[in-house]
Amino acid sequence: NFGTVETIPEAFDREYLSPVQIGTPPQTVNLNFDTGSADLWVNTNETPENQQNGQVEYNPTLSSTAKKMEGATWDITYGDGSASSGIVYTDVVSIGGVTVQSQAVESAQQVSSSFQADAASSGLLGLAYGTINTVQPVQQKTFFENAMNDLASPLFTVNLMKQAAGSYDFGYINASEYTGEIQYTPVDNSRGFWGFNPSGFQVGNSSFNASSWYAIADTGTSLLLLPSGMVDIYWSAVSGAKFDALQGGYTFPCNTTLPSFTFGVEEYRGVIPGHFMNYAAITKTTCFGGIQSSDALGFSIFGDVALKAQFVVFDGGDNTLGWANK
Ligand SMILES: N[C@H]1[C@H](O)[C@@H](Sc2ccccc2)[C@@H]2OC[C@H]1O2
Repeated sequence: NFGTVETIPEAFDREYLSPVQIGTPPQTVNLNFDTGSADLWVNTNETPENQQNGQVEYNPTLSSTAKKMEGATWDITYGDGSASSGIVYTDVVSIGGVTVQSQAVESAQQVSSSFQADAASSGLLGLAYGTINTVQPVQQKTFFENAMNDLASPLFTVNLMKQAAGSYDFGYINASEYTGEIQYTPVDNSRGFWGFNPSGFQVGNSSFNASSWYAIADTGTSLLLLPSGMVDIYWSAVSGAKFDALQGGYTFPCNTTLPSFTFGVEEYRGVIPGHFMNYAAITKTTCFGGIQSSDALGFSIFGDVALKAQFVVFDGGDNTLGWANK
């Protein structure tokens, strides 16, 4: 069993949305696949109207296979401070032809302002480890964990693109989606994330700085968040770049040519083209950088700025991450 689903970037590649079928007959909602969390939650008929902005809803009362999980609740707060909570159903969930007969589908009875404003997204589909799922009293598994044993291979792959359609593939590796060899490295899942140890970094064509630290691969984070020492070195190579406390990070003159950023995974070198580090224009002339400090978080995050330059294998069989250029 295997399948593939498209994933479409929103403005600035700030998030990527993929169609998911829930219930019988199937109701399609576009969800933000998030390797940094483990709850599948969705706007429903139970989400207050004043907390919505036209989002497509899943309505369990219209699904013959929906079952309320009596007494179950969920409540999640994300790294950026956004939050949501509610009650839980089980229903049939299909992604790209891969079907889980009884998946915990968390109905949002409360969503915070950034979710309320995000009209295109009906919720999140967690792809981190179920050890950080927030359902109580009985913690629930993710779609991938429920599907894994029936997949041809116990893995999914992520192929995000800059301002173009990419894909999530479940159960197989599509050799046409990457170049060269895939470099596998062990995952540290002790915090429920797809954690790994990059081996260093390089700015443009300068020398490689060997260094080992902890980072997570998080499709739900827009930027590449790294220790400030590395971030300072990158932006010191960009004329006119400065840390702007008001904007909350490094900005630079939009007409500046940006150097590439290369990260190491063991001997592998992942290359992020310079223009990927231009996240968004703040004014006509000032742009906001795609590489910013992770110091306030306490750990590094390889978010979409990095992931959209790579083909990444999330292997739940041997708990490894595979990296390749494309
Ligand atoms: N794993 C990430 C998660 O997907 C988002 S939740 C989110 C909030 C608003 C809009 C879209 C998504 C949040 O930022 C980083 C971390 O927490």
